[in-house]
Amino acid sequence: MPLQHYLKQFFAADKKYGSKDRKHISQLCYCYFRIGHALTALPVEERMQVAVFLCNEPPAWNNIFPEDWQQYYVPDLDKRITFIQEKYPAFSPAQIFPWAGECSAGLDTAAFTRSLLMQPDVFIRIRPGFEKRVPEVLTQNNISYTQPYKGAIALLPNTKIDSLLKLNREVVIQDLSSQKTANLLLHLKQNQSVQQRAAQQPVNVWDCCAASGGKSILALDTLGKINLTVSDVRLSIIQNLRQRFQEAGIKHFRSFVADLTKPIPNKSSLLPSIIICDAPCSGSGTWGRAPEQLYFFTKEKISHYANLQTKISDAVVAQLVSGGYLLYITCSVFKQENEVQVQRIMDIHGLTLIEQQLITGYSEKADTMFAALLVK
Ligand SMILES: C[S@@+](CC[C@H](N)C(=O)[O-])C[C@H]1O[C@@H](n2cnc3c(N)ncnc32)[C@H](O)[C@@H]1O
Repeated sequence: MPLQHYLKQFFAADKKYGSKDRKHISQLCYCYFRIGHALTALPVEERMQVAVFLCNEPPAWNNIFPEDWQQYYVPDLDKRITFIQEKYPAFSPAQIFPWAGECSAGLDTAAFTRSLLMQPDVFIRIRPGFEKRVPEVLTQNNISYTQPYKGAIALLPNTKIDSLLKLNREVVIQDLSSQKTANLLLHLKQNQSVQQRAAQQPVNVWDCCAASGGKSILALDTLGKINLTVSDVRLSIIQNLRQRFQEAGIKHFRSFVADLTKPIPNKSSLLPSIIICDAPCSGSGTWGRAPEQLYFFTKEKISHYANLQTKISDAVVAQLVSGGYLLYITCSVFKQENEVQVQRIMDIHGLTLIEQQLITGYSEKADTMFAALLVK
């Protein structure tokens, strides 16, 4: 169960905690998990003290530290790390995330590990037509924000915007790295043959692991007129997607439920020219948001996800029309889930790689993702 939901249930079951208690207890738990696999043998309170020291800049938790710690409770994270290393010779930052050898090419594991100690920003994507209105509304309401890229807005965690802007219609909450996968979709927009086909009739796009439709809405906003089909493994997921699409003003799409590790129903009518496969994965690129997953993760799980991804990609690539495109995406930092899958798709199914990228969000307080565009 995600920690966020667990804490909600915990506080609902015992009403004695006021809002400050809830905030502080939540922060302590998140810090505890953020230091991942480091110092796991320490008693809980002591480990939590180390975690709070590393994960927060002063003066947030000044009062809980003994005097000798307070002198070293400084904004510079390197200095705080050195202090903890001196206190606990068994500690090294590499223990926080102990799978550096499993990572995709291009990942700076030291920078990625440091990013796990901090809560990422919240990002929104401005939908077409609202580029002027959204920054105006935020400014008028004194919301602090930055605009790292055209159409992308970074907000501090816990900023409330749902009463100011129409979620899904005017903006979507979408991580910055997720937004950047649109760059590969843009490649398709510029591609002559896709454009020509679109001029005659919209291209068939199948978002085969759609969840609540984040990538589908991105595809519609990026590519314009498309013939969209969405699917996911459970009906409840598709129902949530329908609700979100209604809010987003998206009326024309087809949807079905499919477990892609099993034979696909009604496949003859699909004929996709573009498949978006945002595959189920370890989620390791998003552990800054859900550090409890880092804490409970074991290396064996990488193979579990890689096997699932292999089955899903085998099933969907078989449906892709000749000359069609596969956009393969994960929010994982592990090569087995990323470039190894892409290489396999090329070797087994004969697709050609156009471009693959590790989108390293850790330098921008965002998630890390992997995206590859292949042609059949
Ligand atoms: C990373 S999420 C997709 C996120 C989504 N594209 C978005 O942008 O919000 C992966 C999705 O794959 C779905 N999934 C997991 N196992 C599956 C399977 N065997 N067949 C089809 N979909 C599956 C999950 O339910 C989940 O919604």
